[in-house]
Amino acid sequence: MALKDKQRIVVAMSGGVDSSVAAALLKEEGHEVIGISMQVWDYSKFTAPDGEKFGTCCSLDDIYDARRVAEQVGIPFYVVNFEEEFQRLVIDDFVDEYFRGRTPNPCVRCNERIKFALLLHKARELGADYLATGHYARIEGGEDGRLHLLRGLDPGKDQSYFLFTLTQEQLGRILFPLGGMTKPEVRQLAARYALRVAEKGESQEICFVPDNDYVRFLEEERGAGEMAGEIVDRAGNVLGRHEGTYRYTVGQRRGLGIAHPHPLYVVGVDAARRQVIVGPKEELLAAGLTAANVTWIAPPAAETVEATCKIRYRHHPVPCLVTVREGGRAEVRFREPEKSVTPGQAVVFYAGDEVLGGGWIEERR
Ligand SMILES: Nc1ncnc2c1ncn2[C@@H]1O[C@H](COP(=O)(O)OP(=O)(O)OP(=O)(O)O)[C@@H](O)[C@H]1O
Repeated sequence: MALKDKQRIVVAMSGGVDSSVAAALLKEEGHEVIGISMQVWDYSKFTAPDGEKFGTCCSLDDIYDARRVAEQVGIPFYVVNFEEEFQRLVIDDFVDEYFRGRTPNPCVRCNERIKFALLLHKARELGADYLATGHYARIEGGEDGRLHLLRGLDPGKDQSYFLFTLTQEQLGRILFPLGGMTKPEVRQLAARYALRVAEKGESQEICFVPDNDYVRFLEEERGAGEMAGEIVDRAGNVLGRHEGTYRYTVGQRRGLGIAHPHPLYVVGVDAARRQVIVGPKEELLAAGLTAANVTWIAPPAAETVEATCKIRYRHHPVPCLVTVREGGRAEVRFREPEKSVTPGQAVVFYAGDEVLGGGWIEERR
């Protein structure tokens, strides 16, 4: 990192290894570091399948860990309560999207609407020059005078996909101290600093669904039963019934409960008709997609540009042509047909290691 002078930096501390190491590194570099944890979700609302309350575990334990790490590192520590905002801006969107027949990405929403909006604002109120997080991504200044967002150096941990909504103004206020490191290096540093969280495991996929059972989460939020309906093929033949469209995601094979000579996959979800559409593997392939709410970190120089794109987080970027349309829309054409284009997921455009921009998948083409 190339910060010359001593800066005031707020570190977003989740209680995990990554943000703990980020805080320790910045402190060691001599900056004035302040730790903040966001309380975004109250697990005591959550009932486990056996009726047990999750109670004191998870989010409160994480905040406890963050506080103890802050003490260890020797920095002041605060907790901000964003529960109401997180419910409104992340969870309600997550639930709505599933009930619209789409598969949402709450981590992008949280970055866009909570971490790099409300928390960044809070950091500014505290007089901080920067907000640092433990994300694996890099920000670099270019010769064009703009800031560029690059993949994290560790290909297994790169989180740039979740950050495509960042603006120039936000990028100028953010630090990703771990962007140039690998996870094993970060773990070694945690051990060297003797951080109490050095051995802590990876965080779960969706922070507000502690047992990863998102179906049960949705049903607790909105109730079950209403979205039940038919399982059909593309020709409209009824092959079976399902208990709720939100239980299905494009590309899914399990849980269909249909006896059929060939494996069947979910190829579409029509929430208005309460139908889950299934077909053989070939029907998963799409030549392209349309995207809405597209934003650019590196604005394209022409109406159509070559890029690679990721259509979900765990996707290897594939070559494509992106055509910019009016109203923040874009059309994407893959060089080779691509499997499981899923409405509601983010499509993120890259040039090599650089994030050009991204948007939200509307439909396959
Ligand atoms: N509840 C929280 N309060 C403050 N900051 C948070 C919180 N949750 C996540 N962050 C910040 O966002 C970053 C990325 O979050 P993510 O949930 O992907 O965690 P992670 O990659 O497992 O990192 P960590 O090991 O720090 O938990 C974290 O490193 C941290 O800086």
